[in-house]
Formats: sequence, structure tokens, C-alpha cells
Amino acid sequence: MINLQQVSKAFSQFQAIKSVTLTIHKGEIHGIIGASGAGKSTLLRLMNLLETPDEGEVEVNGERLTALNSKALRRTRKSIGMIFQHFNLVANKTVYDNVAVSLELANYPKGERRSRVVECLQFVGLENEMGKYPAQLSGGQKQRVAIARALANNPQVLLCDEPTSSLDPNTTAEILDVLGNINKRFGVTIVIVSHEMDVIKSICNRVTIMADGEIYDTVLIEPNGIQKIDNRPEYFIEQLVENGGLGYA
Ligand SMILES: Nc1ncnc2c1ncn2[C@@H]1O[C@H](COP(=O)(O)OP(=O)(O)OP(=O)(O)O)[C@@H](O)[C@H]1O
Repeated sequence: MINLQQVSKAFSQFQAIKSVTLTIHKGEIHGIIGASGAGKSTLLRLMNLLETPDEGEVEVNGERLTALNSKALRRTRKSIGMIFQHFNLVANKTVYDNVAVSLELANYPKGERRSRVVECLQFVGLENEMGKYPAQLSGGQKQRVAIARALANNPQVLLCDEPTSSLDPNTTAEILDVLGNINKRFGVTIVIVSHEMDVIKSICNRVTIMADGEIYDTVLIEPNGIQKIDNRPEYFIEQLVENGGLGYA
């Protein structure tokens, strides 16, 4: 579904991503974990070319994004939704309009927009909050609006950059539940960047461990198999192996 082939990205002299090759399979929930500064967000943003790679190829759903012109890239991006740690809602637009705007931008048929917005807000349980503004919502509700907005164009892939890092544990569980339902009901492939092992453990099928701009390893997660996490990836992998909760992917 997503193929990164020897992708590299530098910011000035700093090599943030170093020739990374990674495949995300269709229908999986794939975690990316690692210490702060390891390159997780940059890797995620390379998957929809929010960051342009200096070298290498990015392919999503059979289309080589790195070979597309900007018009074709805009079209293809409709099939890739994204949510963020700080929600990125438009403050002076209502819940309804925050979702509707993504349909407008994608030229979704005008006559079908209203029912699609309502459908997406119902899916995330916010159909009664459509007239509110982001400032009137809790963090969890804001993230639900962002999820509804990302869902509106029927994406095949949902990229999630620390989607629960601003939320308390209960709200985190609710949002992970929503993401799990999206994966199950609509078959959406999900990639989640997180530094929280509990998040990865509760929802992901496979996890890629990053360190210093490189992939340290990609492992399978099995239910209740992983108990500990440490910022040092070598320690992390030892814990994974010791707990026996993984198979090599
Ligand atoms: N736009 C940018 N300009 C300059 N440096 C950047 C930029 N984006 C990222 N970096 C640097 O690249 C490195 C990787 O950043 P990235 O945000 O991908 O890491 P991360 O693993 O997601 O970290 P965190 O968990 O702290 O968000 C960091 O050292 C960061 O400072």
C-alpha cells in the first residue's frame, strides 16, 4: 500500500532520514515509534509528500507520488487523510465547516456535501455539535472533528502524527477506538506515529522502530506481548524479545 524506497531527507546540513526503505501493507495499522528527534514525523510526512524527499521513491496505492506533477499529486492526496497532535482545526469555522471545507477543496459533488459531512460527524459521535467552534470543544472532540475531516473524502490511508499525545488516558482510549473502527469498517490502512508504547501496543499490528533517521527494526505485535518501553531502541528491542510478544515481520 505504501512503499518507501531508499528515501532520504535533510534539513540544511542535518540528515533527518537516511535512506529508509519501508513497506506498509494494505489494511494494517502500522506504528512508528522511537525517541524524540528520531525522524518519525518526518518519515510520516514523506508518505504524502508534505516533505519532499531529497532522494528515493514514495509509492502509495500503486502510484509513484515522487513522479507526479503538482496537479496529479493534489488529486492523489485525496486518498490520504492525515491527523495531527494539535488537531489543526480552523478556529473561526464551525465543526460542520471544518469538515465541509475538505470536501470543497476536493471538489466533492456539491449536492452530496451536506449528507457526507453529517455522515462523518455521526461516525465520530459529534452530530449534535455541528454548530460549535473548536474553542468550545474538548481535546477529544477536536480530534474527532479532525478525524471526520480526514474521513470525508473516503481515504484509503490515514496518517496519524501523535494523534493522542495531547489527550488524557480515557480520551486516548476513545480516539484509538475510533481509529480501530475506521480500519475495521472501511479497511483504511493506518499509520500512527507515537512515542507512547501503550498506544502502539493497543492498536497496531506491526511497529517500526526508528533511531537517528534510520529504521532500527520492524516487528509484529501480538496481544499483550509487550510490557516495557525505553527511549533507547536497543533496550526497547531487548524488551520486546524478552517478552516474547512479537514475531519478525
Ligand atoms: N522543518 C524542519 N527544519 C529543520 N529541522 C527539522 C525540520 N523538521 C524536522 N527537523 C529535525 O529533524 C529531526 C527529526 O524530526 P522529527 O520531527 O521527524 O522527529 P520525531 O521522531 O518525530 O521527534 P518528536 O517525537 O520529538 O516529534 C529533528 O532533529 C528535527 O529537529
